[in-house]
Amino acid sequence: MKKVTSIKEMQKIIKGFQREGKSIGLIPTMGYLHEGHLTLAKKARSQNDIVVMSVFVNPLQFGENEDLATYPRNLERDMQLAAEVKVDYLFHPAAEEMFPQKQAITMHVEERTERLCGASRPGHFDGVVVVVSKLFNIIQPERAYFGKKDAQQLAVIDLLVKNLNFPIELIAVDTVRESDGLAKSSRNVFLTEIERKEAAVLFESLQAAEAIITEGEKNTARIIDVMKTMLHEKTSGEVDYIEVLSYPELQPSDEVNGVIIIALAVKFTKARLIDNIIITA
Ligand SMILES: Nc1ncnc2c1ncn2[C@@H]1O[C@H](COP(=O)(O)OP(=O)(O)OP(=O)(O)O)[C@@H](O)[C@H]1O
Ligand SMILES: CC(C)(CO)[C@@H](O)C(=O)[O-]
Ligand code: BAL
Repeated sequence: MKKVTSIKEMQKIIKGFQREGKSIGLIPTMGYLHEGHLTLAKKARSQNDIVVMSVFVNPLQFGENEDLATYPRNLERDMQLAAEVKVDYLFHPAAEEMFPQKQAITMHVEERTERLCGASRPGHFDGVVVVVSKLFNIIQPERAYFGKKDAQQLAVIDLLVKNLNFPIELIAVDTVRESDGLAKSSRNVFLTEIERKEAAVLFESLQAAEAIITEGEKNTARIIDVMKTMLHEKTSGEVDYIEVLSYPELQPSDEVNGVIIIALAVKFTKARLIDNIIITA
């Protein structure tokens, strides 16, 4: 596996593969790799001639009081793990390489961002679509791989691809979980021992919501109440949001019907965790 830090060099390499008619798969990440990222990479490996993984902690998608400075990083370990799943290129530009001057062009996503992380992290998805557009332009992949753990991100990038006509197939990959159900996330490393044990209730509350919907509950407020009670009883974390919305449109409704997302965000001492399930009600 080769590490590339220069955009120009990456573009030259990509051009060469395009001339040879090779298909390219891209896995955009912020690094500190875990089994979730590696599952995306394995899927990409099985579907493409060339696999590129980007590791870039994008400053544009962090709010002023968020964890940009402390976001976990370990490039040596990332390179080892990416090589093990046969990634061909690890694209790791410095922030100054991606954004050499103040970004003169901004993007704003009008739909699918009013709720969930779009509401609690204002400007987050505007920053995500800028960096993802840059990565799509540099790597020009045939396929790009994203995790369903970040389901709102997936819905927004789906809009990006359709609205800006990127000739890219989005591949959505199921959330990879720890044995107690906690979604794997780079930020899990910030949980205290007690918080880590409590954090299993995030997925348990999603499963409880699914169970009562399967038994016939349709009322959105009652579903949210059940989850809220469980989370209050079983964790010291502060609930940021619990929402039940249509997917991928992310619209609220008093009664659940059709394809829905049940999503939550919980703030622990040093980590804000998100999780969701997408089901048909
Ligand atoms: N548990 C997981 N299962 C499947 N995909 C995942 C999982 N965790 C992250 N991904 C996906 O990996 C890609 C890169 O995500 P990112 O580097 O932000 O990792 P992360 O673990 O989500 O970190 P964070 O702590 O920021 O939530 C995204 O498409 C994301 O949805
Ligand atoms: C897609 C992404 C790499 C853009 O910075 C990031 O939001 C992430 O890791 O999910
Ligand atoms: N995977 C989400 C990236 C972020 O939290 O900024």
